[in-house]
Amino acid sequence: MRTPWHSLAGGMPESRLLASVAEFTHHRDIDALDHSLVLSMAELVAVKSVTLCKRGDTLQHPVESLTVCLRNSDGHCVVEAVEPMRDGDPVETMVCAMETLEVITDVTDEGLCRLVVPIIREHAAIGAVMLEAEDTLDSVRTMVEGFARIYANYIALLNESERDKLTGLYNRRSFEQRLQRLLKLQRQRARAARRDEERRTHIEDVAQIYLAILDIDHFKRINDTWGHVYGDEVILMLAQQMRACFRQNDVLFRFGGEEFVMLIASEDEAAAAGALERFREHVANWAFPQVGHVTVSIGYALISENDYPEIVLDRADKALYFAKQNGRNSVQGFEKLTARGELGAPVALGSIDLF
Ligand SMILES: Nc1nc2c(ncn2[C@@H]2O[C@H](COP(=O)(O)OP(=O)(O)OP(=O)(O)O)[C@@H](O)[C@H]2O)c(=O)[nH]1
Repeated sequence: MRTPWHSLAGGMPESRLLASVAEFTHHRDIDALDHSLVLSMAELVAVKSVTLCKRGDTLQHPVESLTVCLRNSDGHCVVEAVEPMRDGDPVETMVCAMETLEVITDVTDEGLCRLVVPIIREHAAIGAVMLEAEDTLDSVRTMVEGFARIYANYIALLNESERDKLTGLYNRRSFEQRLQRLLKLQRQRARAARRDEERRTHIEDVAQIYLAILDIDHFKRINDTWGHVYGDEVILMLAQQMRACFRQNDVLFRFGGEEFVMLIASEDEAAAAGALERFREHVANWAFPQVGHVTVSIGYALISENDYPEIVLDRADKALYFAKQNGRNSVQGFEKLTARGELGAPVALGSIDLF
């Protein structure tokens, strides 16, 4: 174990600080980056703990995740991902720093000195980092603020590599990771709902996730008639409409060409189908510049945490294919089609190759 810098006399060697920055920005995966950030800071400063809080997406869920690095009595640092709790002083203080965009310094009920720095990106907080120590943390405030800025820039770069260049939606490469994050969030919310009877009634806490594939109808005709530039314009405007029509919690991807994938959290199938149907109708009524009216076909299927994503993609694709074969401009659900006997026998695992 390295001796924390904060306990050393005479200041921090620059080489050590640079080594820490190089270490945590070496990661290409956001969870590994979070882990490395709290560990690097705990190794640099004589703290009891370092906590990284990531902002949630709604008022009911102000915190998406908490990564904590605790120093044991033997001086070793241990990192763990903690379930984000709604209540509790440390979480409230971090939420306060995220809301006010101000650094907070105070003393906890246990007499520990606390420093909370918001992590800011484009004038909004994407998270906060909190240090707790026996001694004052005033001398490391500038360094922690610097770490928060580097972290924010680095997260922006990682996020950019997950985006489709034309539409700004997530790209196919990021699908698996985004899906796992959404399923993890669902699990946390379900656990929180079970713990708190009152929250159990909240729609988002008991949501299921549906995977939908959307494909523009007769897109080749659009390209052939108006040219690729107008084709691209239709793709771009459709993506903008998707952003405007679906909830902020829903995750939208452009998988390539004129194919989009959506992860929709809804309380039941009727609600998911309703949201998709409203979007289909919205597109059908929308006049695209020059090109005029365009329609879309959508296939969807339920996805739960034990499902293989490729299998569910294939189910949604089968429902989409059914829509294409039956007049286009419609929304079809795999489970409903299967129950009605409209599709063939279920696909065995390993018999398909989507990637
Ligand atoms: N403008 C533009 N066209 C694309 C892009 N990617 C794929 N395409 C075109 O999209 C068309 C897709 O055509 P098809 O797969 O035959 O499907 P479709 O004409 O939409 O017909 P259906 O899906 O059966 O309704 C092809 O002509 C591709 O060249 C892109 O990024 N931009």
